[in-house]
Parts: sequence; structure tokens; C-alpha cells
Amino acid sequence: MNAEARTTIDQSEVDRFSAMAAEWWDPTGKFKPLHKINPVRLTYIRDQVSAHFGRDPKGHRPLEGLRILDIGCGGGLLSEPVARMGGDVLGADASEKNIKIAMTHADQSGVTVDYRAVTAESLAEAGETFDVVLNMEVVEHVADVDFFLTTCASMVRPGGLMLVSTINRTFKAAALAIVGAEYVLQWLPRGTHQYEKLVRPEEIEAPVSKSGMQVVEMKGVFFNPLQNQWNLSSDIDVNYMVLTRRPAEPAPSEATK
Ligand SMILES: C[S@@+](CC[C@H](N)C(=O)[O-])C[C@H]1O[C@@H](n2cnc3c(N)ncnc32)[C@H](O)[C@@H]1O
Ligand SMILES: [Mg+2]
Repeated sequence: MNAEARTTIDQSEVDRFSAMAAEWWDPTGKFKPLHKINPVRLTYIRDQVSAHFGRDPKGHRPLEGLRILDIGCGGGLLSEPVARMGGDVLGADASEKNIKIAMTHADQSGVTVDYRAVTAESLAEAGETFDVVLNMEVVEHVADVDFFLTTCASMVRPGGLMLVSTINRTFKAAALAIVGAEYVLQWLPRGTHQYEKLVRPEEIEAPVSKSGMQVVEMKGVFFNPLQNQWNLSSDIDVNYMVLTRRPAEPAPSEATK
């Protein structure tokens, strides 16, 4: 395929999210699962990014001054709280409708986020770079996972991080995240996730490594029905997050050794 023809946009996926855009900030609406999962993933992001950049995670604005890309930001459920933690956040989404909803909500909440209706490939082409790329719940909705991940990774500065979260392509995920969540519990509209589009850990690790980054750890995120909440877990068979980092550039004196 001609490199210029390569795109990460699966138009039917983007259209599906655009059609639900009005519901982004309704905690009981179609995005309820993302609202429910937000506390556990935000704590993980805050703690990992703080530890990596030598910040106090319990400080007032631990992410102050870090340039952060929230790729596939939707209505901004992550962008806003990350900006509140001090992050200088660029929220990018392929859907203009999502970006409009995100902008209106940020205005109303008094949070500053640089929202743009653009793709990862256009940001990379423009030479944008970031200390942290948040790549949460998007890879299972794009057209070309390998290209999407190498493009996102290319924007991570030396010494920076990328966090990827998605759903594994396993029998257990088909049973819990598709049949359970869409058909039995009806947490999500039917058709939100297609089994073939789910992403295995090695399909994240390969493009990330190819881009010169390393996997630091993988963490499962599991719903506990008794507590009615999501927790971190060592089981990455269903929902999981991958923390990756780009090695820092060697100091000039070391580079010449
Ligand atoms: C499940 S939502 C995740 C939203 C947000 N990251 C979160 O976790 O709260 C997936 C989002 O990815 C966006 N999207 C799909 N394909 C994309 C692409 N190729 N580039 C950028 N955004 C994309 C959709 O429009 C949608 O808003
Ligand atoms: Mg998803």
C-alpha cells in the first residue's frame, strides 16, 4: 500500500461515536462504563506519570508542565481531569462532534484543554511531540492498529511515556466484555466492540518496540461486582493497560564514550 493512503480512521467506528456524542458526560448514559472505570485509570495515570517524572502524586498539580496528548479523547472524560492535575493537554479525536462536546464541557467547567478534531497521523506529520501520550480505549476502534501505534509512539519524546488501554482478544473477553457487557448487562450499546478488532498484548508490544520504546508493565483492570467498582488486577485477559516508555537520550558525554 502507498504510505500516503494509510489511515487510522475506520469511518463506521468514528460515525458510531459521533452519533452518541451528546451522551459523553452523562454518567448513566452510553458511556457509563468509561465513567465507572475513570477513577482507577486516573489514579494509575497520576501515580505512574508522577513516579516517572519525579513528582509527588499527592501534590496539588502533580502533572504541571508536562505536555500530554489524549489521543481519541472523545468527550474529554480523561483530558479534563488530567488538565486539572496540571497537565498541558492536547485532546485529539477523529470526530468533530466529539470535539465540540468536549470544548463546550471544558468551557463550562473552567478547564483549559487544547481540543482538536485531528488524527494521530496529522499531529505526527506536523511534528508535535509530547512527554506523555494517553492512548485509552481507542486501538480497538481504529483501522490500522500497527500504524496507529507506531504513529502515536513517534510523538513520545525521549524519556517520555505512552499508556495504552484496550480489551484483549480472548474467549474470556468475548464472554465478559461483549456478551456480558453489551447483551446481558446492557452497559454498552450492542456492536460497540467487535471481537476481531480487539487487540492482543503482543499486537501492542510489536509496534511499540519497533518505534524504539519499551513495555514497562501490563496491568489488568477488572470489574468487581460485589464492590461495584473496577480495580487493578494481574489478569490481563479482558480489560488491560500497557505502560511503555521511550529511553532518555544519553547525556552528550556518555554518547561519545
Ligand atoms: C471508546 S472512545 C474512548 C474515549 C477516551 N479515550 C476515553 O477513554 O474516555 C474511542 C474514541 O476514539 C475515537 N477514534 C476512533 N478512531 C480514531 C482515530 N483513528 N483517530 C483518533 N480518534 C479516533 C472515537 O471517535 C472515540 O471518541
Ligand atoms: Mg472500547
